[in-house]
Amino acid sequence: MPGDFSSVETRSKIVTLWERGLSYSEVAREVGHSMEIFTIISIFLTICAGVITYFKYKFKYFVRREIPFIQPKIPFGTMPNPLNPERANFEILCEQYVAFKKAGHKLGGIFLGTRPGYLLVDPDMIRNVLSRDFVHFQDRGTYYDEKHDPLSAHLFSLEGQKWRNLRVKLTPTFTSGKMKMMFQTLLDCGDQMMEKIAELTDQNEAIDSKDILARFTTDVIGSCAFGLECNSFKREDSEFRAHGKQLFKPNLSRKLRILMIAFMPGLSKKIGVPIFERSLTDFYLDVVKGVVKYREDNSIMRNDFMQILLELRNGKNGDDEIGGLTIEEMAAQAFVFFLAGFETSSTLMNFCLYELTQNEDVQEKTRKDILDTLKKHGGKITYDSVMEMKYLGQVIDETLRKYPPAPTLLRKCIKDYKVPNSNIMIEKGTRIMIPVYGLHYDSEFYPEPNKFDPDRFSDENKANRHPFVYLPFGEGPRICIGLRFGLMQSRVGLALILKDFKVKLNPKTVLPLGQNPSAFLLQPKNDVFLDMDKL
Ligand code: HEM
Repeated sequence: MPGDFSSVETRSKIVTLWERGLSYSEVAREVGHSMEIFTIISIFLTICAGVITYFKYKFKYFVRREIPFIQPKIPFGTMPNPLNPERANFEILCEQYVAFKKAGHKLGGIFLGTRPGYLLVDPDMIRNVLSRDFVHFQDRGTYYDEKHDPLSAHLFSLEGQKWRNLRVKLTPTFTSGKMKMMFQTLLDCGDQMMEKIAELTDQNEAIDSKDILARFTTDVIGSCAFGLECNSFKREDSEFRAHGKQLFKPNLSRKLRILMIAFMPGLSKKIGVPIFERSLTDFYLDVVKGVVKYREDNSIMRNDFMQILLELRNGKNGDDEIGGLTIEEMAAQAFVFFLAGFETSSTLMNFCLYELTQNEDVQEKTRKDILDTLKKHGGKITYDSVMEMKYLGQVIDETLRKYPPAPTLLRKCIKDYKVPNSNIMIEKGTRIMIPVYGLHYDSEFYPEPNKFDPDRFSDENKANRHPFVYLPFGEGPRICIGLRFGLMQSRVGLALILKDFKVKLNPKTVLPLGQNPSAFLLQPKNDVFLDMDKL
């Protein structure tokens, strides 16, 4: 304690100070000061010891249950440092998948910070979690906060009955009939992309592949989900493109918020920590409010997602356990369609074009498939013609194998679950991770996994593989709701480019492409630049 004169050290220090001629108050201040520092250091060391003991206790979770696990480290467990990751999380999970598999385990323990989780290895076990025993694993466990951050309460994050009700209501949005209705919008956006490509090739400029493709998907989803013409090609400073880019470029403050959410989800919800910056969410909320008002005031109907959301808002679609959607709930769904829809599909097309530059024979075969199919349809790109392009479909499937935009699937156990044929009990609240990337690169299922080989997806080869070792869209009742739409827009984008242009890699591209370790989705570290030669 400051001012405690009973210890020998303090008394001898006082004597020394006196001898140096310091006054009473100066001596007292000196002694008090050093004691304060001592006290602070003691408290600090006690807290550190407490924290270390807490981590050590938590990290014994799997030891207590005699379940194999990856050795965790303080403070992030078996995950990389989210503020400055050297490697992407999915790459680490892939290594852990290999390690568990080699040791003959069907699943193994990992730690998300101090929280224990299971990494699934066995495809049958994956099928159980995603599909057969789904009632135990219905939620993803991703953070959302309806009260303070209404846009976070979307289909991807919602849980329990709320998710079920909304999923049932939104499913009819993505039928092939609805896709066909939106097809013309897609073609219009495609025409603008082709005009831009023609302009750049006329000027002999290298094409920033991801940028062009992301403008195309921004226009498509912006138009279908928000009912707006985003004009990403005509206006370099398109607000939709700029905000879309920002969504996928986390700054330090977002990373810190995500860290806080990961470690203290309860407190974060209580004090209202948002994932995305308020300015970003306000932008999308305002857009939806504006569009709804405009359509209602002018009695406008369009063939798009927004129209379906409007019908849900007015309670037209159903028996209504959740009632009609509020404007915030509508905005959250439009937002997630945009968030989940534009980056995934443009990333897929970007990787696909890159692979086609590296495999010219595959590029030629894909073009032949496109041109032959178009010939049968009077040269027209229609819903039916693009869906008929079989080899193009295989090329897309193989791209999604090598580069699954969402390389890890997440589930949360919501009801204690006994793993069949074992004495492992997965407790309610435990997180489950499915290493999609690890499965897609497992040579047992995909020999020579680094080779780009669309023949892996011939009908025969597909039928001979376990259905749960290919999961680019997830599986089970929580499978990607936009699967058809994502595939449709990717087929259109690729068919438009490949029917008219031969694509080659521009030397500006830095190889190997690498992986961006801090990206939310699987993304290359380096940009892909293309030369396109008119055919
Ligand atoms: C190539 C394109 C796409 C890929 C690779 C992709 C991938 C995925 C994956 C892996 C999931 C998680 C599935 C699971 O946990 O089992 C998912 C969920 C979801 N996706 Fe997609 N997606 C794509 C396009 C789209 C599009 C275009 C939309 C909307 C227009 C969309 C909307 C959603 C939504 C709302 C969910 C959450 C579904 C739920 O929890 O009920 N996705 N997507």
